[in-house]
Amino acid sequence: MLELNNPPIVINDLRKKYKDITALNGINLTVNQGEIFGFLGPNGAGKTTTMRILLGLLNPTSGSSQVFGTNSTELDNNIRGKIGVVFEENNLYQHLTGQENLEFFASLYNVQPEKINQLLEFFQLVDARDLYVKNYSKGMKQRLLIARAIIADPELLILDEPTSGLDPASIEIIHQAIEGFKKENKTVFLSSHFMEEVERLCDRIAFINNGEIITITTPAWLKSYYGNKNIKIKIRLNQQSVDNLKSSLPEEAVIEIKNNSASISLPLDYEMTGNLIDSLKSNYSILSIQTEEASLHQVFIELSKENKKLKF
Ligand SMILES: Nc1ncnc2c1ncn2[C@@H]1O[C@H](COP(=O)(O)OP(=O)(O)OP(=O)(O)O)[C@@H](O)[C@H]1O
Repeated sequence: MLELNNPPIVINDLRKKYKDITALNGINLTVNQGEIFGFLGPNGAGKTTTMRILLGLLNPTSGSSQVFGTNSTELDNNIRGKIGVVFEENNLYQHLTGQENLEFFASLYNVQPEKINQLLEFFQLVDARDLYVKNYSKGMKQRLLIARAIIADPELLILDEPTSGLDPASIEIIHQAIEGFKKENKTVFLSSHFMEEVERLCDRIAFINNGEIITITTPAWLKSYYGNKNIKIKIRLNQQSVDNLKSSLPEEAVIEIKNNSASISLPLDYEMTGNLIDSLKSNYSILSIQTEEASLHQVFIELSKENKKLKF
């Protein structure tokens, strides 16, 4: 029976082996009602495997997962109806229009026709409602997929990289949809490769690597720990000054030379940055000084290198 008082997702010591590949090596996590939980990690870390097991599409080798208190291997239609899912592969009906795709899904769940209009409007698909989906752009298809995932008013959304490879306008609409969903105290479990997305949307995040959770934390922690990693100083350069410049820089500096300029990147906590800027100022003209953030990819690498487990 559907019991919404139970946490939307509980995962206990979940393990999955594909022959000799260990995809999941004992993961544990709980996702609470009303939170947007980000599931992050490099390619092949085990994210999709976890999501498939959660939905009962794949059996674990050992351990368990529950959705609203029911084991994933025993999900009935009642619970499935409370979960909206968008996976990477697009399973829309290509030879139906956008509206017909939504109508078909709506008919399975007794959804009022008015809801279809609202969704087409929200996802900016009104003008494309009568076009065959095969003629939609990637962004339009993804917006339609998210509309379809929330049409039956689910309590939990599971999204596998919902904005990967999309145009900025589609990304913005999808982010607004996810935020609106959370405002209704509903729950989202999403995987993502984008730092900005994670920062904007997620309350908590788990990092998974090689089938193990390295840390469960908040985007704010991530930002303070890994954000603003480097200071980048751009100077004007002439051919004669290249060698002089290289010999005057500390070994921590990474230098990139392009045409008549050089960009020098240093770790933000490098103690001598002030002295270096003064010395550069007296020999070159400084074009800009900026801080740059670590990419999520850099964060993956650094977190994966850290052998200790940082649990919160
Ligand atoms: N059907 C399968 N048969 C064999 N190995 C598989 C299968 N599915 C996944 N794997 C392997 O299991 C590991 C975890 O894969 P998974 O797809 O869960 O990772 P992921 O984190 O979702 O990666 P991505 O970000 O690329 O989607 C990888 O080593 C992958 O090659």
